[in-house]
Amino acid sequence: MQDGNGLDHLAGERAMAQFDLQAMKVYLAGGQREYEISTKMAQLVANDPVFSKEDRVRLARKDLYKNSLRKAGHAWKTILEKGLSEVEGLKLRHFVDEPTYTDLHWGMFIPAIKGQGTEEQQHKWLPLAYKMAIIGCYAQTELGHGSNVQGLETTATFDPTTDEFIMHSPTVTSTKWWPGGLGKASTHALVYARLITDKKDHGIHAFIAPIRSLEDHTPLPNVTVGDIGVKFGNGGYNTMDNGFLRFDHVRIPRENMLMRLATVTKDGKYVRSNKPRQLGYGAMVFVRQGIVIDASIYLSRAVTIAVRYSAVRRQFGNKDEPGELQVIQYRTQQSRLFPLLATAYAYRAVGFWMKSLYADVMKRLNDNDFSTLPEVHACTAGLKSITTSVTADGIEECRKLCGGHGFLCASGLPELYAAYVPACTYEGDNTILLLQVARFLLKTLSQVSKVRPVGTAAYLGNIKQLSTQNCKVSQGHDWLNTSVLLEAFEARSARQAAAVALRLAKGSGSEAEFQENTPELVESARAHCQLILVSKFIEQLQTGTPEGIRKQLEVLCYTYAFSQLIDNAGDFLATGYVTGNQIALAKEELKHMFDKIRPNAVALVDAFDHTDDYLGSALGRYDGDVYTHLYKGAFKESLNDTVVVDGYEEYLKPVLTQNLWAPHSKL
Ligand SMILES: CCCCCCCCCCCCCCCCCCCCCCC/C=C/C(=O)SCCNC(=O)CCNC(=O)[C@H](O)C(C)(C)COP(=O)(O)OP(=O)(O)OC[C@H]1O[C@@H](n2cnc3c(N)ncnc32)[C@H](O)[C@@H]1OP(=O)(O)O
Ligand SMILES: Cc1cc2nc3c(=O)[nH]c(=O)nc-3n(C[C@H](O)[C@H](O)[C@H](O)COP(=O)(O)OP(=O)(O)OC[C@H]3O[C@@H](n4cnc5c(N)ncnc54)[C@H](O)[C@@H]3O)c2cc1C
Repeated sequence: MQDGNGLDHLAGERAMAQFDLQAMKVYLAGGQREYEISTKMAQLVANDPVFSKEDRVRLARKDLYKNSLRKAGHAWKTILEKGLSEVEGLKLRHFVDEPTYTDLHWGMFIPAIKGQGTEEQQHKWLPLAYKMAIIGCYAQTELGHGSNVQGLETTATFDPTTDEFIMHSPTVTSTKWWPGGLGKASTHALVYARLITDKKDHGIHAFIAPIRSLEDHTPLPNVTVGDIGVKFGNGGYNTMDNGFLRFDHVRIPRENMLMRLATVTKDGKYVRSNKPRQLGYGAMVFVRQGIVIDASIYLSRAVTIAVRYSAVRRQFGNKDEPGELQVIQYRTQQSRLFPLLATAYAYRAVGFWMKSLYADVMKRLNDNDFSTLPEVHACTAGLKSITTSVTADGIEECRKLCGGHGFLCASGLPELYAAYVPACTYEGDNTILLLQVARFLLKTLSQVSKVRPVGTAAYLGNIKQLSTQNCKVSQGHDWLNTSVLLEAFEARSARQAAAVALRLAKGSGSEAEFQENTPELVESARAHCQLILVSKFIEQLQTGTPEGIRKQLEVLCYTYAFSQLIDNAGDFLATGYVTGNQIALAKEELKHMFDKIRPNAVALVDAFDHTDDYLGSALGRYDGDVYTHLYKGAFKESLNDTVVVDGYEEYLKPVLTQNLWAPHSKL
């Protein structure tokens, strides 16, 4: 079958690129070794029929879940048989591309034991977990409480007569609800429960509770457990068995309480360690930092599909050029698409930085240095919030950028959205997390005269200067200076934070007043996070990016910063730091950036190096052969299994032949 468009267009697009594609691929992968591992694992998954994604959106839940179990089992077998390293295993999981119970086992159960278990406990549990002789989940959230961890109701009451804890779910709302892997796969749950000794409530602590038999996988006595039901979208997050769990006075040994932060002795004495209790939230910090780089990956997938398709798709034309125009030529398409492309690059850069931030805090914690924990918490919480919200909206925007065909599951975009959108809620609702950032900013500002802020909050040390000096841009190219841009983001953030802090300081300090100001607090937290994103992208650029890609990264960095400036123009203007004219100049500069991106757009998404198998999209195919594959794809639709549809005899034929309605009709 002939396709008049696709093949030629993408070849022509690629010929226009003005940068070293290979160097960009290596940069985005995080280095040569990572690039090679990534390529190897992508091929391994694409060539193994067990990992096929075909039909995922058409499978009924039971089949979808069973298939996901099959893939996870096969992945684990492959890892063992091929002796894959941890990095290779992680990459393999990445390309298999389905949320499943192993994510929670490796991503939360194990990190929580590492962070909160004593050495003895780690020796007991980790070897079992590493060889997957037990499967664990992270059972924190309950029906009644998710965000408010201190409000959890499950109890763990110590019984000194038997040296056991009695795990109990006293109310309906205390039912554990949501934990991934809990529903059907896990044998053990890391349960967050209220510790009670001698009738005293010591608040929330973590316990390892066996929930299913290691013999036959049946629930243990007095444990009620199952899957919570079908979730949003076809495929998507439905490969995961998010579960419910109730305990009816279930006894577990005292040693099953993770005791690095607090201990219960045999005679029932509660002893707190001198470590901050926030370390109990360590697994969440670990996952939140990883979510930022994941955001880049998800967004880059959607953007790859939308950019390639926009280069293939033609609509209308103009009298100056023969034929119809590629939709990527339209300024409106560019102004919606290119900032998202730049955002995916920005999040990659910031994700790399977050990795090092996390490694640094872990090193410090091992040396009992807790000084950077509040800042790291604010960074991970805030950036998790911003990047997931923008990415979820960005995927949806890419779907719209693909017009009608974006709405078909064959585009890959509906499933991508369904799989991604819960990231705005899990690991902390995005608004709740921004409020955490706001509290951090308020605290930092309240101490600014005594304690010099450090790290990402260091700019607040210059609050006086940032509050008084205004933007000096007088011509468009004045904006092409990273210091000028940075100062604009710093001034806007500092002023927004100071304004709300001042309002609160003038008040009575009541909770009601705090609540009244939460919209502004959230806005100031967002401003602070946008500053971090812009500044870390700039920082990455300035620290040794290879020559062959620096120029393109600069263009993307300016595109990202200008689009943030323009999207948030209201805030920038309200602080008084910039004028309307300066915003207008930035808008013009942004258009110049679009012109620079345009010839490189397809190559810039090629650099993400997503295989066709991984993208799973007829619109985003590497060869651009969109229409042939959309057409072929329709024949895989189960409704087309027969030429005459099942149901014709019972329901269609009577309508067509009985003509019951016509005699009385006035039509
Ligand atoms: C198919 C393939 C198969 C392959 C098979 C083989 C596999 C091999 C390898 C595979 C590997 C896979 C690995 C995958 C990797 C990872 C994947 C992860 C997957 C992610 C899935 C996600 C699932 C979702 C999980 C969850 O959602 S878990 C539940 C999360 N819940 C929340 O986030 C709750 C949000 N609420 C809170 O965080 C808190 O309650 C609160 C912060 C809002 C309030 O807390 P609290 O009331 O206690 O506190 P205060 O407000 O009083 O604050 C007290 C002070 O503490 C500070 N604080 C708060 N939080 C933290 C923190 N986290 N760290 C540090 N400090 C913190 C506050 O700032 C306060 O400080 P102050 O006193 O100075 O003001
Ligand atoms: C797909 C998925 C997987 C999950 N996996 C796990 C898991 O493995 N383990 C686990 O323990 N949990 C898991 N969760 C649960 C998840 O962590 C919680 O849903 C999340 O933390 C949000 O809590 P919530 O549901 O209680 O929301 P709520 O807090 O009830 O939020 C509802 C609304 O109220 C607002 N709100 C609440 N409190 C405030 C406030 N103080 N100020 C202003 N606004 C407020 C929120 O912003 C939101 O708009 C998962 C959830 C999902 C969707």
